[in-house]
Amino acid sequence: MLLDVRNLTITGDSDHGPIDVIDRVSFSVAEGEVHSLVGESGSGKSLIASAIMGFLDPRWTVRADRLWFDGKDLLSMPAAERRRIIGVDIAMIFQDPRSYLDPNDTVEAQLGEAILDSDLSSKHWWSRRKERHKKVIKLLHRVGIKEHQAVMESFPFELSEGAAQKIMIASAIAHRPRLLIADEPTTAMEPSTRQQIYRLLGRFHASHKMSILLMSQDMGTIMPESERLTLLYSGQIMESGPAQALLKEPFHPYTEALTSTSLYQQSRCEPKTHLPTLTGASPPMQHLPIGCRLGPRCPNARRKCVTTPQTRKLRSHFYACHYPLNSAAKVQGND
Ligand SMILES: Nc1ncnc2c1ncn2[C@@H]1O[C@H](COP(=O)(O)OP(=O)(O)OP(=O)(O)O)[C@@H](O)[C@H]1O
Repeated sequence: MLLDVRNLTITGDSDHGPIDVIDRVSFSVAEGEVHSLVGESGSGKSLIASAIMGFLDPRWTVRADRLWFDGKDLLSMPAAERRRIIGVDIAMIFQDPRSYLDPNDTVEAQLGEAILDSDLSSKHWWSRRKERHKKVIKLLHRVGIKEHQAVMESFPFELSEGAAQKIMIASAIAHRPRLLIADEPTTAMEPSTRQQIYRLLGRFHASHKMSILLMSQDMGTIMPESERLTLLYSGQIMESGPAQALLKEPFHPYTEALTSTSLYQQSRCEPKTHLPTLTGASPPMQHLPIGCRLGPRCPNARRKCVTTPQTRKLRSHFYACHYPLNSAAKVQGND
């Protein structure tokens, strides 16, 4: 496994004492795989991404049985080695690219910085400068920007949101990372821009075998290349498995609700079909329910749901529910 996360727990402070906002989350990303982590706003996707990247500020406590990248433990390795892995092998793109690009530097300066010295073959500084300039142009072409001159001279605030996201992707792929973490990279984008960005990521995934961990708020905005899906609710994993199987036959009521309400599914339904939706909103960190955190919103919840369900495995499909939907899972779930 390229990324192996086992029982990741992220604890924050509240007026009522410490709270495990992320509660024993496990998932993995294989080499060359696209894995989508789907959960409503506030489910903890950004906290998980930041914990992997080592970006969380010290008021959060991160514990895990495993937080491994390529067999190496990110939590216990020396800071310098972690920085090297984050700088070279793992890259991240964010929801609002303009706020992560440096407002005071041109695109050329920022992309030039993203190119590693070790990727330049020229010896002298003047020829290295030329080589870097050529590499920036090549990077822009690779992310589909043909008008390279105008864009290179631009500052981030002069770019459209789609163009800014392409620059962020160009910067992330400059040193060919093995894993790209994409935290809701197309939220708030027009559907046509979203498709362009996903096509771009899909191309890099296919041509460089780059693994992608994509964070998304709903099933309607996951990459079509997603091989595995993990459903996260209020810091707990509800279900995880091969995308096709999980979409066809979800075991968890949360997956069913998110799947049915996605635009993709709706477009395939007969008019006036009943869609299972979840009423209410996910709870704030200070008011997390005990047991299965979905309980208060779950259409299938019963008394037993105040205890946390064990994670069960059926083939390569994992789910945490006392009352799963699928008949094979039901047999297993009867504890
Ligand atoms: N800086 C912070 N201070 C206090 N609480 C925070 C902070 N960042 C996150 N949280 C809390 O942690 C929980 C998870 O938040 P997180 O931002 O990781 O969710 P998310 O799934 O990424 O949401 P979104 O899709 O809206 O970005 C939420 O309850 C949120 O209120």
